[in-house]
Amino acid sequence: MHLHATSSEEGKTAVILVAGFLGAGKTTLLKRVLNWRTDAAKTVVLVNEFGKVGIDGDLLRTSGTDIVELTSGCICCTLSADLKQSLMRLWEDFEPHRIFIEASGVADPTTILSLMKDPQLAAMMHLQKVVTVLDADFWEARDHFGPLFYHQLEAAHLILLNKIDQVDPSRVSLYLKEMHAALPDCQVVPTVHCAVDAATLFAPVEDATGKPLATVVTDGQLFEAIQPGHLSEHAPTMATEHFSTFSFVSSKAMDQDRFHHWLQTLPLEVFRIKGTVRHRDGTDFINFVGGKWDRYPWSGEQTTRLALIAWNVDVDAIEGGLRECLV
Ligand SMILES: Nc1nc2c(ncn2[C@@H]2O[C@H](COP(=O)(O)OP(=O)(O)OP(=O)(O)O)[C@@H](O)[C@H]2O)c(=O)[nH]1
Repeated sequence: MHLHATSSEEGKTAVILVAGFLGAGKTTLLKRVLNWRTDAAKTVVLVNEFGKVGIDGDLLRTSGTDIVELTSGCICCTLSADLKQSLMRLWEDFEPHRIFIEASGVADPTTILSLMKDPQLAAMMHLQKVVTVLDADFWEARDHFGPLFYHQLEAAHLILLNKIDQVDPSRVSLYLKEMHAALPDCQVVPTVHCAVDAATLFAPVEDATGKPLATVVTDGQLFEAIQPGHLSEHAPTMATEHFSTFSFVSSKAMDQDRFHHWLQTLPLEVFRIKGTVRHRDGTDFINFVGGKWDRYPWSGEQTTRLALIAWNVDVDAIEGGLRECLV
């Protein structure tokens, strides 16, 4: 399939798929883009969260852009029919010029790209670009990541090598060289907080021959320790066997010190936590990715509402630990 614009694509809604592993910075990118006033008009964002508690929608909604959320599953598998219906519905409701799809961090873009070839969808919209956000810290560990991780990179036309502020500068140029060698058709832009410019983000895919949407499937081993191939076998396997996504909701306040201690002593398998934490003096939004976290004051609903993603953990114990932080 060729991606450079053809006359048959003129007048159709342009779709940009934003992919990337858990916590890489997809929402950060979208928040940035939706602040570009010129682009906000006639733009709709479709956000997919693997867990039941939709968090990203709340973060993006402040931009004034129309946001559609798909939660409790992954659009690359259990929710792929929903994705098609949602895309068709939002095309009819909003007549957007552009749709951003924020895939869940565990979504395989190759299946979403196949869906985009559906004749009904293809009559309304065309895939303009796949943008994958990559946490620079993860490049070096790439061989421990599985097919999903590679698919997210290989499907990309543009990769934002993000969070370079957390990596030794001397490593960044090495990573860029390695990435250019491994992914020669792909544009790679190093970023902090996904600070890419509009010209780069929206630049046409220039390869005159067109880049295949999905290329070679490599044999990376991310998650093999967790369950071989499970991510390509879709969410039910993950959810029911080793991969857990769960939420914690409470209107009671948390003790800040206890919660801080709880975060610091979490097992490594608790990879991603995001949402709001109510404490005695207010509420914070917390973003935890692979042992690192940040927080900022939250002026929205004053409650604790967390989405968590973990592997091989005793969910009851994790939830019990959170309950002990309540006052
Ligand atoms: N230090 C640093 N933090 C960043 C950067 N980009 C994003 N973050 C932080 O990384 C965390 C996760 O960012 P998100 O944008 O929520 O990541 P995501 O890919 O949308 O996450 P999921 O949808 O849960 O997979 C947030 O705390 C961001 O502020 C960066 O360049 N440097």
